Amino acid sequence: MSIATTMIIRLEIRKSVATFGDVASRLAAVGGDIVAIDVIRAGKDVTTRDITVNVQDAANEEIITVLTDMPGIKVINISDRTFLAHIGGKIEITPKMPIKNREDLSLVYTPGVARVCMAIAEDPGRAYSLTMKRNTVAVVTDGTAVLGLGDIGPEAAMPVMEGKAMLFKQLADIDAFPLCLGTKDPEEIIRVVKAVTAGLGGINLEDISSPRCFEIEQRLSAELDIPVFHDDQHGTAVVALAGLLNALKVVGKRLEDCRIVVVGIGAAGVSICRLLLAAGARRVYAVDRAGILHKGQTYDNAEWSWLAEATNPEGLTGGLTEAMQGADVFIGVSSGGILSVDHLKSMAEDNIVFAMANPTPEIEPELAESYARVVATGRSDYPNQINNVLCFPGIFRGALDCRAKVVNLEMKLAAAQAIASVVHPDELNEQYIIPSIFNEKVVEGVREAVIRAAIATGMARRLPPDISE
Ligand SMILES: NC(=O)c1ccc[n+]([C@@H]2O[C@H](COP(=O)([O-])OP(=O)(O)OC[C@H]3O[C@@H](n4cnc5c(N)ncnc54)[C@H](O)[C@@H]3O)[C@@H](O)[C@H]2O)c1
Ligand SMILES: O=C(O)C[C@H](O)C(=O)O
Ligand SMILES: [Mg+2]
Repeated sequence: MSIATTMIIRLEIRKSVATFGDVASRLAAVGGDIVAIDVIRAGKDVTTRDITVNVQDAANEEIITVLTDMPGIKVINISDRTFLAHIGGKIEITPKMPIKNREDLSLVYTPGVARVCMAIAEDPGRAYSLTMKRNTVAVVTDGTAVLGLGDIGPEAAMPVMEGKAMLFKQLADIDAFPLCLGTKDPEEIIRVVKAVTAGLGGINLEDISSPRCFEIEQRLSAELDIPVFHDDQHGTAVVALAGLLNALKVVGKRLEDCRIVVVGIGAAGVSICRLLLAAGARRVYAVDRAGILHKGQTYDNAEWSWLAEATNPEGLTGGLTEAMQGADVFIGVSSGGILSVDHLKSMAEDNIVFAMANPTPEIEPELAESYARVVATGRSDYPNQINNVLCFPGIFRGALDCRAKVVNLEMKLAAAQAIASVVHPDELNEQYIIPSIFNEKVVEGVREAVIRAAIATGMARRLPPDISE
């Protein structure tokens, strides 16, 4: 499946040679759908028009070729809305107040600032009240597992990290900025991140490939006194669990009875399996390229060795096809298009399919719909968006507000319950198992649940004024 996009194309049409109708039919033949037309200039023989065309990404090239090859048509300019939205980046840093005169200058800068610096030097804890630390998170990546695009490097990872920063701000009023590191060496990543935390209240690790991501997160979490959270692991697991709890209510099954196949045992898959087990699932099957993880096999990945013991109670062997036989739930965090209709046909009645690979899901939802009772993807353009954006803003809002040292299992389970409970039982149905990211109750609910769990587990260092013990 490709991504729908909108192109704005400026054309000169020589009326004696071509008509607008010719343009429209040529575009339609290659999958371009004209949704708006603006006349820029109308001459006797030549008219200039801006046409807005909805197109599948894969057809971009074809659209341009078809037009440039047409006699009587001159393509003046092509802009694509998605690219236009990225020019110069998507975020910026803005001061909270203007510096209008000398007095302002001496307050925020020399000499006034020096007294504030000394106050922090005497008590570094005051960085939380006198600097941006308490509300700032770094979105840290090395660009090695960007969405499902793979190791595309730190520069290419920037648009995703800027997008995460936008979401942090809009949804949870957290100031976040991208730190895209030019190293893949875990030791160096750990060293760099540790060295930049003076002004940070938390670290959101993003799109760092497995298995390196496990050690990086564990070490940073143990060695820093601010929360470190690998979004692809835990954000994804929390939202998948939330969606599953609700989907199970729709189909009338219990988590502990279900056969759950998780495919793609990387950052997201490992954490999903662990959280499912912690939530009470007993029949989890973890499948990667090497097949179903099972006891008796040695794996050089410590997480896989752990999972091989903790999952797959019958010691099932084989691959995806074997795992899918009779499965109640499929959760995919692997790569696009790996699941077939035959796989779905082999599942149990009232099956649930979460095809969460981005941007291309494991199976096209249109295809899955006829063979699954509940279908969800990670994308915004289909119903049931199971995406970690439902989790990370609220989890960090809660962790920052109660100054949590870590994000522990109890906080994650509480966050999943909170997300699930935003959908009222009366509203639950196959097409609505998970709230929209624009539902304001999500961040609010996750924040409060996370704070309460942090307090209950002794992880909170501050009681927010609106929360009573
Ligand atoms: N919807 C969401 O919120 C969300 C969140 C995180 C990740 N994801 C998606 O999940 C995917 C994995 O992300 P990650 O961060 O865990 O990456 P990762 O690189 O850590 O792990 C991917 C794993 O999938 C396995 N895999 C790939 N193709 C496979 C196949 N054909 N069969 C079996 N296993 C296969 C790989 O071997 C690897 O272990 C990506 O597409 C990503 O976009 C979605
Ligand atoms: O970025 C997303 O949309 C979700 C997730 O973090 C991913 O890597 O796919
Ligand atoms: Mg990610």
